[in-house]
Amino acid sequence: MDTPLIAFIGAGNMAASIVGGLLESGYPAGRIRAADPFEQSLARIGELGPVATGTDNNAAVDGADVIILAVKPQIMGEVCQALAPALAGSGALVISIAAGITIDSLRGWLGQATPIVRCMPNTPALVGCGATGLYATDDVSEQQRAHATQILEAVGLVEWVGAEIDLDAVIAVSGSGPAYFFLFMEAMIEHGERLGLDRDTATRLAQQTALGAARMALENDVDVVELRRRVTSPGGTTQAAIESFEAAGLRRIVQDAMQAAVDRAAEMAREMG
Ligand SMILES: NC(=O)C1=CN([C@@H]2O[C@H](COP(=O)(O)OP(=O)(O)OC[C@H]3O[C@@H](n4cnc5c(N)ncnc54)[C@H](O)[C@@H]3O)[C@@H](O)[C@H]2O)C=CC1
Ligand SMILES: O=C(O)[C@@H]1CCC=N1
Repeated sequence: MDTPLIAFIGAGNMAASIVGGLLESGYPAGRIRAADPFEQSLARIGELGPVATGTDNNAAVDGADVIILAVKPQIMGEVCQALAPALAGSGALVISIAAGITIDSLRGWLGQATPIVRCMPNTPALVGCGATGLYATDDVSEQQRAHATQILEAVGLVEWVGAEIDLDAVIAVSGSGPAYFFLFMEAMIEHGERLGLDRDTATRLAQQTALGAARMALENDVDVVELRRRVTSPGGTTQAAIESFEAAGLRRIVQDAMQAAVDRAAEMAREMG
């Protein structure tokens, strides 16, 4: 695999996790740059390895093969417009990780001829267990797609989607998904306490159970329906709990929550376009 020169614009949490993953996977620090107006963000990136850091976005993208836009959605327009002259005609790949910023908006700010990969990572990238959905415009070359895969794979699983709209589904499943599991764990821990466990014990049991269930789902070639069936002894405690969930409409609750995430993604695209 070749080593494109990568420039991160915005060096916050997501950028730091990707830089950390790249360095851990053996990517040369000399092929990575990061720009951010906040010295604190740059210092944290600097602690990960000898990456070139600075406060000048234009200097960071000069000669770069891949530019990763890792600023908050609200300032993306301003940041892109300021970068447009430096990127014009460069052919460099632009990867945006911002939620709710469409390719149309990015092209409006950067120029119609910009090859763009829009992606939706998630925060488990911070621990190398991310899940990222990616979509490429038609003018992104095979080599550039391979670069995007290589970069995001440094922090976890990568799944390409065939249409930009699919990224809204990715947001609903994996982008926002970690928070659903955290909420579920929060509820389990709270009630574990009410049932008489101390908070630390309830927390450790819930954490390990989430990890164990995720690993079984990943490592078994049987699907989650069958895995659930195997825990559920007929007439036993799990059956009682599952019937309670179903009677309370858990599937509808999940469906409504995911639809709310999709609706909000569409709304954000309108607000920030
Ligand atoms: N946190 C999450 O769960 C996920 C976040 N994202 C996206 O990742 C992007 C970054 O999010 P985080 O890393 O969580 O945010 P963050 O706030 O940690 O990082 C953003 C960085 O941008 C810097 N910045 C501000 N103005 C700048 C400018 N003019 N030029 C260059 N850098 C500038 C800030 O100093 C900060 O270090 C966002 O667009 C967000 O939508 C995507 C998927 C999941
Ligand atoms: O909540 C959000 O808007 C972002 C996108 C996915 C995760 N965090």
